[in-house]
Amino acid sequence: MKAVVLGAAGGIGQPLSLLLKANRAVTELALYDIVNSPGVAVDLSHIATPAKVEGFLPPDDGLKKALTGANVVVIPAGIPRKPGINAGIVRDLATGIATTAPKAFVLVISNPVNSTVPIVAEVFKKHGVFDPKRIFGVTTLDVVRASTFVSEILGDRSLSPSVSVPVVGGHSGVTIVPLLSQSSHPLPASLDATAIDGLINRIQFGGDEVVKAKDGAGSATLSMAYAGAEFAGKVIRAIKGEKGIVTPTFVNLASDKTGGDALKKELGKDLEYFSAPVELGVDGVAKIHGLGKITPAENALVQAALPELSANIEKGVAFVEAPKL
Ligand SMILES: NC(=O)C1=CN([C@@H]2O[C@H](COP(=O)(O)OP(=O)(O)OC[C@H]3O[C@@H](n4cnc5c(N)ncnc54)[C@H](O)[C@@H]3O)[C@@H](O)[C@H]2O)C=CC1
Ligand SMILES: O=C([O-])CC(=O)C(=O)O
Repeated sequence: MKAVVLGAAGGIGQPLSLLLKANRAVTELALYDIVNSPGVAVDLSHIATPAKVEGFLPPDDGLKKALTGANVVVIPAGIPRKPGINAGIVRDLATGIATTAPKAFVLVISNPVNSTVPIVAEVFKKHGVFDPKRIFGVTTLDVVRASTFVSEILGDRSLSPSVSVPVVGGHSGVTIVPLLSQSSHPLPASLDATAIDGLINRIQFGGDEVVKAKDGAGSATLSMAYAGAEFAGKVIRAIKGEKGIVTPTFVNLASDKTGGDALKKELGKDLEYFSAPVELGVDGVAKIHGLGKITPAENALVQAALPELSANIEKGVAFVEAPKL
């Protein structure tokens, strides 16, 4: 099981690489960045877990060497809150994956996820290797935040690992839609509408909370690394044959066989991508679940997300044709 991190020396990349090194199912870990990746790799290589770790830089075909034989490629490369720059970075890295490891599962962390996932897909289409079942936008941090914040409202943080709230839509502001009515742990009946709105807002704009607290020193890195490792861990378990793993992720709805068409009908819009609870399998997306039973207020949030989501997706698709984001 070879995992590759592209952008491995960054704020997310380093702790994410650490967590992947700690995952005993990983036997090879390749770290690629434009700076510092060999040092990060040697450091991690002293940890007594199975993965063989190697670091690569751009010279001497470093990207190609890192990607050769990859099963899972995680992309946290880029600059926080610089969508235009990230679009170009992700496009170039996707070109490397399409030519060297077209069958790998691609997990996109780089923002804006609502646009960078379509960018990867368009690059893969250009190279004739697009498979809608293998490209994933990582929205797990929204799910992790929802678990944490709900447990805080329930007054018991020890519940947080077992609190499960589906978060659907996309990964930015109003496109993030937590389905609190489906929380594994129901909210207290005494919670009024203002408090619920506050909770939804905190989940939607959790990224801003971190950016503000870091005061110029970037955005969420450690919580994102945790979330990225959680998601990658699930994908790895699915590749190894475990069944029944369902988790929200931003995916292409092209494939009718996986339930994409049914979800589009439910949304009432012919959207190309959406984050929904997805069952993972050996070939990637096994089934895209529908929204299930949602409240009228949640339906209003879903509908409010669609215009921005659709514009973000179109921007990503257009970027591959004419680079501008
Ligand atoms: N999906 C999500 O929930 C979240 C996504 N993000 C996004 O993740 C990305 C990374 O964030 P941070 O780690 O905080 O940034 P960072 O600036 O600390 O690290 C980014 C790394 O990418 C590397 N890099 C730049 N260009 C590259 C290229 N062409 N090839 C390979 N590596 C390259 C840099 O050298 C750096 O080491 C940003 O786009 C950020 O917005 C951040 C938090 C949550
Ligand atoms: O807000 C940001 O820039 C980073 C991010 O995606 C998040 O923390 O969810």
